[in-house]
Amino acid sequence: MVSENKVELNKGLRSGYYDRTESSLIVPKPGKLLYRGYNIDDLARYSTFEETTYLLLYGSLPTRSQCDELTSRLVSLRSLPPQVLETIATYRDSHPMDALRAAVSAMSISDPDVEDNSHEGILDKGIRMVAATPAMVAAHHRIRSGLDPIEPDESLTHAASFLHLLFGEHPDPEDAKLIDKDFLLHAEHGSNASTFAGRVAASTGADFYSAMTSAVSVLKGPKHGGAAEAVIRMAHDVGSEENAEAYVESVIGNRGRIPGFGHPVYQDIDPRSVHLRADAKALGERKGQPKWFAIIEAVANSHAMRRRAKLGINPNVDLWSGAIYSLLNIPEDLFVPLFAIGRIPGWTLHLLEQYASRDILRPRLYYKRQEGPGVRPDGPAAMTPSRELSRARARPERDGR
Ligand SMILES: CC(=O)SCCNC(=O)CCNC(=O)[C@H](O)C(C)(C)COP(=O)(O)OP(=O)(O)OC[C@H]1O[C@@H](n2cnc3c(N)ncnc32)[C@H](O)[C@@H]1OP(=O)(O)O
Ligand SMILES: O=C([O-])CC(=O)C(=O)O
Repeated sequence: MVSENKVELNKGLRSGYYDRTESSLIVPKPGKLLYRGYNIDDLARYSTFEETTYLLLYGSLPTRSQCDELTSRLVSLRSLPPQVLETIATYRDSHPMDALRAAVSAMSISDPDVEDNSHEGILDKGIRMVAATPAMVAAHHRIRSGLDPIEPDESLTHAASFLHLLFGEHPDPEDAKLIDKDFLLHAEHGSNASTFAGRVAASTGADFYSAMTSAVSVLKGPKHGGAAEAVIRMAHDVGSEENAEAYVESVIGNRGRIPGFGHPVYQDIDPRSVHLRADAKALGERKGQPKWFAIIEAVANSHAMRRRAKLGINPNVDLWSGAIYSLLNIPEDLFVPLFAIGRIPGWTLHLLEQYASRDILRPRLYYKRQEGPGVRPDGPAAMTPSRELSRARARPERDGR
């Protein structure tokens, strides 16, 4: 809490809890993450994206037949409705995240029950969205590259299908496994900025597509989902391990931020980054391209970042995912959309919780300006309310409640 004129400000809404959740537990230090009671380390090692989606949506890990059933539903919903494909084509020259935002919104056109915010209704819509987003991202990339979107192959897993839809070839199973784990590690993370945005929309009773579109929009920012893209751009700028120290010093000297470090909740290493670091290292070696790993590792080992690590500024989930995507030849501007594909189950779970709540999310802002003379009943005669109001209308609004 920050005190301003004796008013306690909860700056950035960072302290306290606004509700209860059964989604995930995030322990700031030592960094630990549980999805619905399951440690992310176990899920990363032994689970799959499909299984983890079931866990997030239904609250327990599935039996074999439950997982098969969800998987077949996801497979059957992979093809995009024509209106969504048309929307994507109109966004051909836009950032893939803009196209994804529009495509997510356009999914409402083919839903006869847009306003159905019941538990079952949101589950159905969420599953539909999980299934469709990889095809949206892949279709936009193919259209902007002058290629036709391709039909999904029903035999492939969610992650393998994404790579197939993107590149038009069946992926190396090892590559597909890495993307599967990457999606799983991005699937859920409490009330982060994009999830909160989705929850705010849901709290007003707006429909699922409006809430999902809000979440996707907010993920785009470089302080949130956009960091993986920024990391790889930084790696290009650094160029070689030897330059890392000077590069970090110059950014920090200008009070800049090194992307992929720091987190609104963790005061320790983000547990997801441990898995992604190991994957980025192994993948670089397997592909004969250890360069990205070496550069990013040199940034993390620079004096300035080691000093920050002592203050709780550590690698986050975005530090290594960009290196993995680059090594898999995924274009940089698809990094945030990949994060979004992974996060759909988590967003859906939070929307389920929010629609079940009666509370509208409506935090207040402290109004900083003094009361104007025109609105004081005892104000000078010259400052009648109507005069003051017409002056105020001529001024742009600055603060609000
Ligand atoms: C999936 C996700 O959304 S994870 C986050 C992804 N985002 C990034 O990786 C972008 C880079 N990181 C950041 O911008 C920030 O660390 C955030 C936004 C993630 C978290 O911010 P906060 O917890 O509010 O930290 P805050 O901004 O208060 O920083 C406190 C101090 O830590 C230091 N610091 C925090 N992050 C960094 C960083 N990435 N690089 C260098 N120094 C940093 C700064 O010295 C800062 O002090 P200053 O404001 O006087 O310069
Ligand atoms: O939790 C946050 O603030 C950021 C986020 O989405 C994540 O780390 O996955």
